[in-house]
Amino acid sequence: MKFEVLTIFPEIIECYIKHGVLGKALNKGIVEVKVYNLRDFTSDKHKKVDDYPYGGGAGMVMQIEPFYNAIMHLKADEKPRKLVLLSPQGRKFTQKLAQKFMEESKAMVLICGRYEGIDERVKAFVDEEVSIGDYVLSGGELAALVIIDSVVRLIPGALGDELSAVEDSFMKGFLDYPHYTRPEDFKGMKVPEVLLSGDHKKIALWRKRQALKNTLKNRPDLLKNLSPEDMRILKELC
Ligand SMILES: N#Cc1c(-c2ccc3ccn(Cc4ccccn4)c3c2)n[nH]c1N
Repeated sequence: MKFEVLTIFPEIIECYIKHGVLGKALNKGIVEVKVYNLRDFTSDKHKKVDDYPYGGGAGMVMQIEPFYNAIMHLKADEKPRKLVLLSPQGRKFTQKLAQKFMEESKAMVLICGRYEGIDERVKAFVDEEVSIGDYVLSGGELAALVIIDSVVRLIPGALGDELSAVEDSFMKGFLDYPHYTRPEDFKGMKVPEVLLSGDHKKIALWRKRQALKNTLKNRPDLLKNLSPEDMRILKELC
């Protein structure tokens, strides 16, 4: 899968993608990430990318021309790609949308603005407008990295098998269970006995109860379409 990122801060993307799961996926050739500096698609000597908003108001707005020139440059190879604009006004990004992107797109262009946003006319050239959450960031780059990271984790072969279950439980509609590792006793804080028991059935049930308990406490909105068994466990918790 190929990601092309348009930004005025390429170093934000370039620094992050070298590490962790993404770094490994890049080295395996499962993923390719190309970053384009929007300033390279300007036509003035100062490489200007923003201007004052029509109608007045605080802050600056990013001009359409660099985005247009960059998008036309990418489209010149006539290969299919999904163009995604990161924006506070976008549709909510979820694990389900990450799965959809992974399944449907061989290449994605992630368009990152800054300042108070970008000229509305850029949206005529994109396929999706996406937001990663109900809070205001300073630009689209962190959101682009969230999307790249979550989509790459879903690509077969990108993760070791032991990690893929994490996304699976989330997809089933509840949060993850608690994790513990050595030492067994840290300043009197002990690992739950059941995890030391070796009884895999008991451990699985404990983990499911804990996952449902955490979900009930922090994200009750996720508790939909539970299996009858999960519903039974949940009722015990209430
Ligand atoms: N995805 C996502 C985002 C963003 C986001 C994305 C792109 C830009 C380009 C500029 N800004 C700053 C800004 C500040 C104030 C009002 C408008 N825009 C962005 C913010 N904020 N929160 C999210 N979940």
